[in-house]
Amino acid sequence: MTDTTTLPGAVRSPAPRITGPADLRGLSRGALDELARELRARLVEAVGRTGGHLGSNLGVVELTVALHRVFRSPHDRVVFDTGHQSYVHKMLTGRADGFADLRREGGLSGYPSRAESPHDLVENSHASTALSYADGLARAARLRGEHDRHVVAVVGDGALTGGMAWEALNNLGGLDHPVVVVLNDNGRSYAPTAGAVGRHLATLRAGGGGGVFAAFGLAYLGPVDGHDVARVEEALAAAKALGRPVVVHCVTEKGKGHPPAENDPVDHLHAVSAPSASRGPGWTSVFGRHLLVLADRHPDLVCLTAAMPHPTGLTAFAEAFPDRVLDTGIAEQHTVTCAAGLAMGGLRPVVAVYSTFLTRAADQVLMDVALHRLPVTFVLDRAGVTGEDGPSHHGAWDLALLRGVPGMRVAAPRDGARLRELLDEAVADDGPTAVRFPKGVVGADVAAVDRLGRVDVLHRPSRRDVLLVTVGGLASDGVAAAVALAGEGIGVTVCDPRWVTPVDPAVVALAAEHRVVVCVEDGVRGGGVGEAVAGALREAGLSRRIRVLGLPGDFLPHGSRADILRMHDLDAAGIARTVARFLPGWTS
Ligand SMILES: Cc1ncc(C[n+]2csc(CCOP(=O)(O)OP(=O)(O)O)c2C)c(N)n1
Ligand SMILES: CC(=O)[C@@H](O)[C@H](O)COP(=O)(O)O
Ligand SMILES: [Mg+2]
Repeated sequence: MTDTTTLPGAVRSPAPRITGPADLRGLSRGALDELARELRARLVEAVGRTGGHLGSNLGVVELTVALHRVFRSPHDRVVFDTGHQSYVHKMLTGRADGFADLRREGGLSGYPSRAESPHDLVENSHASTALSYADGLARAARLRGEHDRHVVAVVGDGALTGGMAWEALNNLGGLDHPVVVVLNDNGRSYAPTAGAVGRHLATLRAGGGGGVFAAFGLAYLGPVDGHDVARVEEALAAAKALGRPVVVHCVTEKGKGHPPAENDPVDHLHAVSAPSASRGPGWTSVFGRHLLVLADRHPDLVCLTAAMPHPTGLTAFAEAFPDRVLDTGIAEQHTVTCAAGLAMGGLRPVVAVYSTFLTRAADQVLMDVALHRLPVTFVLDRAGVTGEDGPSHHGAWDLALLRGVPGMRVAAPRDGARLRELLDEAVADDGPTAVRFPKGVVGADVAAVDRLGRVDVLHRPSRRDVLLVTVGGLASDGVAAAVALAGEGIGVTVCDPRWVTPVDPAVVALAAEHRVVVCVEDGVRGGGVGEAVAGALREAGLSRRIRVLGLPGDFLPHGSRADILRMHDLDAAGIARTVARFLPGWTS
């Protein structure tokens, strides 16, 4: 074993070939320091090209090296909470070469992936789950007589603000199975970690003993300098020997070793975009700007976020109205029911959340907001295919989830003008509403040629062969498809319901004028808008063939949003192909 470190495919100084954790165990202190430098250089270089989670991974370099020197993955189970900080783990488990294609179609996932490695267990990128997995894994090892198998959960301070983490701690306390909780405490989610958890950890960092963890019956080791491999190794080895649940409190810095990240005031470069990412006004910025208009119009309007004020567009609102915004931590269930309380108290809450994270608060939406018919507006960013973040980040289920919520009205704006218009209508509504829009740049406004009730007609040829119902931002592709089909003699009327569920009677009236109906939505086909339209036609006694174009009821891998939409015929060409094939007796 040479006494220097080379990651496979390295373009920098030589280093040992790290093909797996075993290669770490013979390294000297000097070689470990060089390896840490090499890992950081690779993170900055690779993530700078592909985009991804930079700050979080820079903060766990030494912690991950130490972890893989003390524990024997994959025999010992290592779970990363949220998983966005698993790049170093991937580099140390033989995948350093793959970072050229990180988060690209067919390339490395930005989260653990069971298909990539036996070292990877949890693929879900939703926070605060690791301790629950660890509880289950430890009990399974015990029941299976696997007494030499250790379970390690790497949990961020932000993830510890999620309710699930405390449900798990309630079960881990008093357990006599070997569970090592590596608390990666960098004091931040995106922003500094909100609430009592953040404050409590600050006292522990100052040397305040085991605190709540000890009170719950877990052993506590720390605080430990999370950037000192030797110190972390020492603590992990002691924790491993304890044989019962123990928290190793590692104090780290998000973005460590890369000044642009260390000094970034917003979120220490938590996630960075690829240089190739499209530029231009995004949906989020249109929302964030219009929120200021709404704030003046509705003095009772307040905003809530689950630890994501900046990514969800609340920054300007929070600066202008600091006492009208609440960052609950990564606690969507609490966020939603707190919003219900705010509404019961006479205010008008706007809950700004990524579509994919709303599923965590499904019961709260249904039984705390809708049951009481409260005026809460859910603004669902990253709805539909998100792209590079992969299967647990696509906002594919919000339309299907909300369609079944009694009294919930769901809007899907097709462009910036409609986003502003629909936000106005949603916030003015005295019942629960949701406004959903995708990730990325918002396209040019798509003008209507007519409006029937609340439904916009975007294209209306003389022939009435097909009614094409487009949901949200897919409208422009729908119009492009209709124009292309006109050239083949097919008359396609395009309508944008704006309020997509419940189904507007004007959609049924339009369907009655056409031979067939096609519905296009950036969400799962089953149970979404298309199904709602089919049900509305049936209830109206209108027998029309209907084809629903949407996402398959499956977990979609990572890739670019445009590529994934194209793959599922949700671009103009795919829509045109689908419509032409669906028209009875038509052979193009
Ligand atoms: C349920 C849920 N809500 C929100 C997010 C978005 N999110 C991803 S990472 C993150 C911050 C995590 O902070 P922490 O656990 O401290 O990890 P760090 O990035 O600091 O290492 C958030 C809010 C998520 N992944 N899951
Ligand atoms: C891990 C996590 O959930 C977030 O960091 C998410 O990856 C950010 O997504 P955007 O980059 O679309 O804001
Ligand atoms: Mg953190």
